[in-house]
Amino acid sequence: MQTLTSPQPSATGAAEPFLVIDGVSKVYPTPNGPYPVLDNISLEVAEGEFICVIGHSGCGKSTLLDLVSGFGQPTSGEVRLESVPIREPGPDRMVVFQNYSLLPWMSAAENVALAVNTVFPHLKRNGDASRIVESHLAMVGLSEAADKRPASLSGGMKQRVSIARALALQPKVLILDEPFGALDPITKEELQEELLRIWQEHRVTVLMITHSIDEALFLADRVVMMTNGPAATIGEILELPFPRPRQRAQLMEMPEYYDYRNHALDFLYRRFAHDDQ
Ligand SMILES: Nc1ncnc2c1ncn2[C@@H]1O[C@H](COP(=O)(O)OP(=O)(O)OP(=O)(O)O)[C@@H](O)[C@H]1O
Repeated sequence: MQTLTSPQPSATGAAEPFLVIDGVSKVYPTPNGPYPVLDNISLEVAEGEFICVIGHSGCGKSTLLDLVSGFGQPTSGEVRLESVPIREPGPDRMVVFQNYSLLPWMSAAENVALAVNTVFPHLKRNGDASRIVESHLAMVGLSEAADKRPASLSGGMKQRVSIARALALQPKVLILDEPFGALDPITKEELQEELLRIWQEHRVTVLMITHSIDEALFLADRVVMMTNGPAATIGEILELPFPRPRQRAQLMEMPEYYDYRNHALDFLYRRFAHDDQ
């Protein structure tokens, strides 16, 4: 895939891709001894790419993306963004969780403003922060609901606020941990379409966990399919050839769509079926 900026030279002088997950393993200490979750995972992601990560519950998807967000550190290996090793969380890698994580006593606009003012304190003085908040709420279609608190917003609206808040910080990487998992099917499809539109406009690099093969096939450039844990790794990567911009109805009419869908189903439910399936 074409990168949007020139790759930075790595320590060895070779061109380094935008985001590099370089041989990472993760072992959690537990009362029963060390628990190896991830085993020697490597992945290179181009700037502006949309990656979906799929795998059975508990295989280590969140653990893997925690290593990119910086919430977790690998036991061995390294994750690098633009050649810089990730050692801690930062506003260049924003995470949107399934549970929205909004402060309930603040309005939608205040939730976004808090993040903007914390990360860009200098913007508050000249009024630019308010403009950023307004434009990002407008981007997700929530201008009218800016003054509402989370309790008066639907699940889909709350997730829109979370996405607006994340993108208002102009991250290089947007990390989505099953963002639409709690939404009804119609709202889910609406938000998938909005996410694609926003991604296409912002060209932010997206790493998204999903349990839905159809969601992954609709959104992603590549689908990373993980094996079961313990010591999970990347079993296979599907490179999707579907043209963009994508229309769901058109996609559903493509015979290749079902080839990829069946391939992913076979991976998850036959080759790497859970013991209880
Ligand atoms: N801090 C921790 N200490 C010990 N074990 C952990 C810790 N965090 C996660 N685990 C274990 O690591 C494994 C992977 O967890 P993780 O949340 O990364 O999986 P997942 O694929 O994202 O799961 P799901 O799809 O259910 O969200 C699980 O067995 C989990 O119980």
